[in-house]
Amino acid sequence: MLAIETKQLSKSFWKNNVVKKIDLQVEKGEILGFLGRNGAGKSTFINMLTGIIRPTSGSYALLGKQGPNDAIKKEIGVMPDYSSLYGSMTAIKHLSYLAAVSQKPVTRLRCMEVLKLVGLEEHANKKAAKFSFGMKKKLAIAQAIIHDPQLIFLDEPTSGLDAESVIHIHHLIQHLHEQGKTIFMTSHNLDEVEKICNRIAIMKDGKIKKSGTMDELRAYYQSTITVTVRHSPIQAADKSTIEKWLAKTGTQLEMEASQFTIQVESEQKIAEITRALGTYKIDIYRVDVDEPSLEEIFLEE
Ligand SMILES: Nc1ncnc2c1ncn2[C@@H]1O[C@H](COP(=O)(O)OP(=O)(O)OP(=O)(O)O)[C@@H](O)[C@H]1O
Repeated sequence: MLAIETKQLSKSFWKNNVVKKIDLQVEKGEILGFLGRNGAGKSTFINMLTGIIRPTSGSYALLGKQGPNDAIKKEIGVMPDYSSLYGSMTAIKHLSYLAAVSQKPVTRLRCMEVLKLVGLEEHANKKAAKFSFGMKKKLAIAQAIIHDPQLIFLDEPTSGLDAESVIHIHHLIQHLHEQGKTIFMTSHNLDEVEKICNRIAIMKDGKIKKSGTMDELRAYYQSTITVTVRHSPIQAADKSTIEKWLAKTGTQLEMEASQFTIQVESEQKIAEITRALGTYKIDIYRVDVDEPSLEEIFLEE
């Protein structure tokens, strides 16, 4: 089942076409990383899905229901802008208030459970005005998940957090994923997206330039994998045959006495190489793989 499906979804502000006929599908249970440079149109796209602004044209469905639709609101969690928190309200009050607005009232126990999930359990009764930036951010994440929604939109969930909090939030996202929730998250941290997202969509100038898994993106951008293999000595009689075979299997081959480096186009080739060395009774001590990062792929766009 699709958690999100947009068809030709578009938004213009006056004559400025900010989101241009986007067709995007997100499967239920996926963590989608939504990337794009500043001004690419990400927030505008998300704001249409979360019902904050109306599309100029096109359509979208969330969890199988056409939007905008009040009935799906309770199944959707949106991380509010941290600046929209009420200074005089405690953390726990924020959560019970927001859950009531989402038409899914929650118990105090549930509020405490969620505050624990985001690492704020010790600050449940503290007013938001006394919160640091990172604490506000965590409270905003708590607000997105308090009513146990199926589809969760997280806008830059970890930006500005300290390293320990980032790890904590990554675990939380993984935990939500294991519960079968769909997560649509934006981030400017490409390492983070590469690490925790199942699929990635790259937006540029109001269009989705490419979407897919990391492997699909690598294949699309025809990026190669650099492999370094450390091995036992090669028999002098086999050396030339092996070298010729490797040169056909990949590119940029550099051979030394006990290791070689080669560029290959897929993981399958790595398996072929290790199998082939085995037939010559060569032991493999170590295989180091250097794949292009999402950052390198992103910068190609
Ligand atoms: N309400 C609005 N009225 C007019 N123009 C707008 C409005 N909202 C967004 N825009 C314009 O749409 C473009 C895309 O903005 P948007 O905030 O969607 O980008 P973004 O990808 O989320 O950027 P960032 O990563 O900086 O948050 C920008 O040029 C912005 O000025």
